[in-house]
Amino acid sequence: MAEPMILDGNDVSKRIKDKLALQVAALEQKGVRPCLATILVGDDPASATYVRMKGNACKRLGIESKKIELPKETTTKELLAVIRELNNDSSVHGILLQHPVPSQIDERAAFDEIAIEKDVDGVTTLGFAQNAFGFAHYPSCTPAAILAILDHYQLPIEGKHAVVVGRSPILGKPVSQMLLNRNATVTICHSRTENVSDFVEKADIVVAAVGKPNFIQGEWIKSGAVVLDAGYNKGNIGDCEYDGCAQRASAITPVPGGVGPVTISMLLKHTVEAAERSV
Ligand SMILES: Nc1nc(=O)c2c([nH]1)NC[C@@H]1CN(c3ccc(C(=O)N[C@@H](CCC(=O)O)C(=O)O)cc3)C=[N+]21
Repeated sequence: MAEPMILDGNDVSKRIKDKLALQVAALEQKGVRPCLATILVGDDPASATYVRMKGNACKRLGIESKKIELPKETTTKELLAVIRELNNDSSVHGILLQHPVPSQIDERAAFDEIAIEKDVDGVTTLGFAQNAFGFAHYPSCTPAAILAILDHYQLPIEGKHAVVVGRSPILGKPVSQMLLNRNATVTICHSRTENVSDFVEKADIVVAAVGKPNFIQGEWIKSGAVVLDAGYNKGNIGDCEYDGCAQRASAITPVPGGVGPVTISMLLKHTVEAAERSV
């Protein structure tokens, strides 16, 4: 097999941000500065790093970032109160609650407290349902990034067999729905699936959203398949065994430099769009 096309997330991300800079400038003319509130509960260092990256990306584009850090003992009730306050703050256009939250918190209740017009991360039940129907303003960011990469490289989706490995509420499930809405035939594999490789072997498009380093083996990949690795394991290791998968794939996202940077750009894009809708 020839060398695969490397799907360059840094490049896709840069193009998205270049467009956004113009939108931010236009908003400034109207006296509006987009603002994203990020909420980090607890002191998980990896989560803190991601939230910091999101804040920095905002600043570079002229988007305000309002950082809220809460102690790891925070109760659901306290977190809901913080979210409600942000919902009522007209200077805030988007709210991101970093997942995962400590186990004593009802994460679903917290996500669902976010006002739909500020749910730029696509985590609410309503946002999820809108995404399933195909008319969400703000689909969740990693799924949106995966679709943006496929579209940027004009990789066909319609009629293709997409196998999504993982079914989490902000990644595997919503990306499955988005691929289905684009007329892919979608198979979802998960932790209880017997013989995951039997399914991956049939895939034209593989989306890895498992959270296990190097889980998807090169031998599982059908020759010419497109591989999107949304894994973000410790040490910047993806869910796909890269070298093996790259030998068979026609196109593949690296980790780092693939889905991750585009995820952040999607968050910025949704925040700018939320600010635009607020005027
Ligand atoms: N409510 C919520 N929404 C999220 O979107 C969300 C979340 N919670 N929790 C955690 C995951 C993870 N995530 C990443 C975003 C960017 C990179 C990223 O840009 N990674 C760089 C490398 C990062 C580095 O250099 O350390 C890359 O892949 O090139 C990775 C992971 C968003 N998440």
